Amino acid sequence: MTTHIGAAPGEIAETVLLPGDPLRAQWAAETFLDGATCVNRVRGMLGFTGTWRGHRVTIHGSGMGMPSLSIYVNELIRDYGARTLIRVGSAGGLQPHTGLRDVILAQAASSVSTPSSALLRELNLAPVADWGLLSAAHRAAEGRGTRSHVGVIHSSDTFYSERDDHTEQLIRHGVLGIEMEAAELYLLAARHKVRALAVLTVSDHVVTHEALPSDQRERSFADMIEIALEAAFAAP
Ligand SMILES: O=P(O)(O)O[C@H]1O[C@H](CO)[C@@H](O)[C@H]1O
Ligand SMILES: O=c1cc[nH]c(=O)[nH]1
Repeated sequence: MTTHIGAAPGEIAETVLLPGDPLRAQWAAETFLDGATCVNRVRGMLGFTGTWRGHRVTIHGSGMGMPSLSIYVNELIRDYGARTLIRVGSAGGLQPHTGLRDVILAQAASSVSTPSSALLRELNLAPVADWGLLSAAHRAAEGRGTRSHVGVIHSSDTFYSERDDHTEQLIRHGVLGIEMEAAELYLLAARHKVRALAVLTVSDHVVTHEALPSDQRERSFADMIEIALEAAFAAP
């Protein structure tokens, strides 16, 4: 048991999928895992452990934003021994070709700052995905015929940004989408020498303002979950 996770020792798997939304964690566990049991309810941040094709998996909410994700990922790695962490989140599309429901495999994640910025100070480390997970996720997406894009995303501290100049530069530099957690996940994974990836589904488009409703963001991103599971257990 940690400050924010009520699971007993051994109740968290080495492979953890991390949706921001705890109710997406519940839906994904009930839909894709066999024998899923709830292992955390502290603060309503639900976590479930079960098996997928015989492999133990935990699906645990991370909350919204990098400070929240940082709490859960630190405890999952340091106290529960998580070794493969895959964010499964929604993202705003930025490019004309990143349409609603497309999957983005985040090769790297830019940011203005993350919780690690206080530690890194003037160092501007590039937060990058684990190559094995990224390439396996790409193969899985291709195999399923999912419209997917591999490239850079942006992890923001704000959902309601008023910095249109930032958005313009992100689009100009080919950034595929915007979300709020991956950059810190990648930095924590590098620091603790574990594997991380963010698999995202485009839930809205920053330029066209098309958007999926919240119930679909919670319960309908099946491709993203299955791509993450296939990548986690793909042969190296
Ligand atoms: O759908 P999730 O995984 O929560 O991800 C995105 O959605 C939230 C904002 O609505 C932020 O957490 C953002 O990163
Ligand atoms: O952070 C996010 C997530 C989804 N859509 C956005 O526009 N931003």
